[in-house]
Amino acid sequence: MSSASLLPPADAQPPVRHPDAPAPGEPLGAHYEHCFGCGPGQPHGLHLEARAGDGVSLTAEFTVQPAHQGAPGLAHGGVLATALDETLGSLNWLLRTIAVTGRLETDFVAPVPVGTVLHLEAEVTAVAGRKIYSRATGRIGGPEGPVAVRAEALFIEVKVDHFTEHGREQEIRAAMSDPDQIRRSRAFEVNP
Ligand SMILES: CCCCC/C=C\C/C=C\C/C=C\C/C=C\CCCC(=O)SCCNC(=O)CCNC(=O)[C@H](O)C(C)(C)COP(=O)(O)OP(=O)(O)OC[C@H]1O[C@@H](n2cnc3c(N)ncnc32)[C@H](O)[C@@H]1OP(=O)(O)O
Repeated sequence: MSSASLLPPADAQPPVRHPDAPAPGEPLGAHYEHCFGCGPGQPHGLHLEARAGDGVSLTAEFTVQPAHQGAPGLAHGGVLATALDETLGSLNWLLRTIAVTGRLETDFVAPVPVGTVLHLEAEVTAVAGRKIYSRATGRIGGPEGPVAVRAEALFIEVKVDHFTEHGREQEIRAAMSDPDQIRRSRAFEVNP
């Protein structure tokens, strides 16, 4: 049961896939080297890998590592919420919109053991002005396996200034000179 602020208003529109969005099946890659969700430069990060789907949808995979435990042998709930947040946030690349998580509601349906591959799927359901409504599901035992986690979210579109004003100078500078052109464009040119 989601809260009222996650229900799109009556004037919400269906999401529009950007014409330059990666083709279905194409990996999205990391948007930032040091992102805890997807960055290759975070030894204990999730290293989540997302692929574009049809429309404004995607799939992603995350393997639960020993560093991600809460209870012995089980994934920490906050880490699972991070996987959902990262998956949902990646949808914005298909819209070519810069947005941040405003609200994330998570249902933890079944425990997720260390070593498990979490198979995620997510879609944007509606857009209303700066507000982007989305939902995601994480399954275990295979892409068609039982649901372990579910989330609904509201992302809010922001200008790139959100990051340059609030982020730390040294990381911003490093990200701006990232030799990976796709990462640079995902961080800085998504909404030119
Ligand atoms: C230089 C380096 C750049 C690096 C850039 C990197 C990446 C960018 C590109 C691509 C990203 C790709 C993949 C990303 C994948 C995963 C990342 C995970 C995402 C995150 O992990 S991101 C971190 C956590 N996130 C935050 O750090 C947000 C902190 N927060 C704020 O910065 C403000 O809070 C903000 C901006 C959200 C809103 O502030 P604001 O002043 O702009 O707008 P305002 O408050 O007016 O809200 C406008 C309308 O949204 C409604 N609304 C707002 N908040 C709501 C809530 N919580 N619940 C229900 N409704 C809400 C209002 O009710 C109003 O609705 P209405 O228009 O109907 O009145």
